[in-house]
Amino acid sequence: MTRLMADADCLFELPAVERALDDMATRVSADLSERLPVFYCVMNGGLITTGHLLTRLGFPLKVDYLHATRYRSELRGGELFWRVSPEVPMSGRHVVIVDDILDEGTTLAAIIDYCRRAGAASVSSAVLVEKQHQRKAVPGLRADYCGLEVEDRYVFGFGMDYKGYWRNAPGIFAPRGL
Ligand SMILES: O=P(O)(O)OC[C@H]1O[C@H](OP(=O)(O)OP(=O)(O)O)[C@H](O)[C@@H]1O
Ligand SMILES: Nc1nc2[nH]cnc2c(=O)[nH]1
Repeated sequence: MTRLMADADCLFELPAVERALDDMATRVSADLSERLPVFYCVMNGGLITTGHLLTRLGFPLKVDYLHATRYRSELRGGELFWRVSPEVPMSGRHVVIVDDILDEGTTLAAIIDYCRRAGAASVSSAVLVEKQHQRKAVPGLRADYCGLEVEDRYVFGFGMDYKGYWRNAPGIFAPRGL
């Protein structure tokens, strides 16, 4: 794993990630600062993006988390498995789902569906990274607030893992050759 990191391609260094988060925060604030929104972090990957995004927001909000996973340390996604459902009620609230990456979008689409069924007044999504390809679960699916676009490679860092490791990597990386 040490070698993997040393050999990895850096797609975005930390300053670029910070700028993307600043920009996301500006857009989220413009839309939601008067709405007492509730932010739901999608664990595990969304942890770091949620922390960095929320500390840039200067208005009252609530935070909760949910845990839905379909990769589980694998490089290919499987069936979505809900490990933890959210606790803070969504009914009548302006909900923002925060995650690290929108790849095929199966995870985000299922979570948005869950929030709508739970009676959220509005549901929006914020992801640090969107992967560019034509395999979206729902054609044309995009996050409402996206920080960076990445090419169609398996990426890690800033919350995203490589086989369970390197969520702590300070930037966005791709293993060489993958
Ligand atoms: O757009 P998709 O193809 O559905 O993939 C995106 C999801 O995959 C990752 O989660 P993962 O299932 O790996 O769980 P984790 O957050 O615990 O790493 C990531 O954090 C997103 O939630
Ligand atoms: N770490 C990581 N998780 C993902 N989940 C969906 N796509 C990816 C990816 O490229 N990297």
